[in-house]
Amino acid sequence: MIELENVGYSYGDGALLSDVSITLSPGSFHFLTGPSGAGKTTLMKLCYGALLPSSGMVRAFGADMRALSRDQMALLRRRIGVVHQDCRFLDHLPVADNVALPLTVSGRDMSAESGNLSELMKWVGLAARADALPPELSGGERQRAALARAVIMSPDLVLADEPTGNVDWEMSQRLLQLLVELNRMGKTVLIASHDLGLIRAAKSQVQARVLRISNRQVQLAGADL
Ligand SMILES: Nc1ncnc2c1ncn2[C@@H]1O[C@H](COP(=O)(O)OP(=O)(O)OP(=O)(O)O)[C@@H](O)[C@H]1O
Repeated sequence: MIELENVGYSYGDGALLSDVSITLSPGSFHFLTGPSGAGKTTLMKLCYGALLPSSGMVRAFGADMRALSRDQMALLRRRIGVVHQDCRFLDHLPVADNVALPLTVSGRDMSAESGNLSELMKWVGLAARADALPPELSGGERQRAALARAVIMSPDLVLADEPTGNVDWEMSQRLLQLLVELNRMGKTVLIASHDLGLIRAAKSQVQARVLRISNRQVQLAGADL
């Protein structure tokens, strides 16, 4: 589904990632961990084409990302749902409209999609908050709205960057549960997190692999994590 082959990345002054080779197979569940600043967000951006590698190759759904036209990249991105670390809502739009934004932008018939939208709002437990504005939401509500928006186009792959940052343990378990459910529906999931408690909790629910960034490289962590 996503393959990184000997990928290197630099923002300009020295390599941040070097010789990274990983594969996210269809239906897999991965965590990406490592210290702050190690390059987790950067690696995620490489997975969805927001950044192109400085060296090596990123293949998404069989296509070399560098060889894609703008339109092809846009089509490919619809197959990838991203939960950004900072959620990024349009604060003047109600939550349901923010969640529906990928549908609106891609020109879908909203009257045909309204059933899906309300199902999704229910699934993340935000049906009663549909008309609220993003600044009125709690941290956990924001993260659940961001997850709903990431999956509204039914992507094959879900990338979640610190989806449980700034929420308590109970809410992080709830968010984890939603991500596990998505994986059980067949979606490939990659979660960037430095929350080892969350990773351990996930391992009792799903066959999760843990990738760790250290010294510019990415390695599969052992079972001892
Ligand atoms: N656009 C950018 N231009 C220059 N440097 C950047 C840019 N984005 C990130 N960096 C730097 O690259 C390094 C890795 O950043 P990144 O956000 O990928 O790390 P991270 O592991 O996700 O960190 P955190 O856990 O704190 O979110 C950091 O030193 C950061 O300052």
